[in-house]
Amino acid sequence: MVRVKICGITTLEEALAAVDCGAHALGFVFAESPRRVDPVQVRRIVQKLPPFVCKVGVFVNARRDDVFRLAAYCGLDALQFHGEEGPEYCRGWRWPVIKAFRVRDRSFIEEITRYRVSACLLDAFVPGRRGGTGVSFNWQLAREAGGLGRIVLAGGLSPANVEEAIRTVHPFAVDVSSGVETEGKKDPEKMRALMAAVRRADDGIPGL
Ligand SMILES: O=C(O)c1ccccc1N[C@@H]1O[C@H](COP(=O)(O)O)[C@@H](O)[C@H]1O
Repeated sequence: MVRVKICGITTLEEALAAVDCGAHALGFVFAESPRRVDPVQVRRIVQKLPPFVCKVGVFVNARRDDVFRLAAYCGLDALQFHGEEGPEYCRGWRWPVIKAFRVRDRSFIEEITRYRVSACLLDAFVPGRRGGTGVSFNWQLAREAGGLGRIVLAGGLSPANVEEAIRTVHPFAVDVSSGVETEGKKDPEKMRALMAAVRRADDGIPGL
């Protein structure tokens, strides 16, 4: 099954609702964002989660020692680097690393080959924004990255478009933030609809 990460979790209520909907991973943003969450809050949430849920920290150009300290303190399982972190920065971590690339054209494909990471996340390029934009990009470009390792598809995904996105790109995982929110908060109905759409795409069942 295509794995699903719900990103931008800020409360225990949102976290448990995402887990109840079947999300495989939860994302906590430690960078400039309306979804930025305090490390103490993340630690409290993580300590109350059931087993078998991957906790991902999202960072943008952070100091390595800060990332290490926060990941250990919060009890994270994986690191997502969503800035201009280079191949060297992404090496030598004790956690799996997801490196995000903001896709404008095919040049990201050569860039991906320079990294040795657990997965490459493909997000839309929006000038002046790092992520969480709710904007999608040309999934045909993402499809061309098939065979270059695990691809996490992100950027403007929602219950309405995720089936087509999965059938086009065949990603290892999808990562959704804006598309399952209502007025800036995670919406359980939208998360349930997203998971149902992902299952339909996985089962090859045409949109109902
Ligand atoms: O969610 C954020 O606010 C955010 C801020 C800074 C860097 C990354 C962020 N989230 C990541 O952005 C993408 C796509 O989000 P969306 O679904 O288009 O809203 C996703 O990978 C999030 O992990």
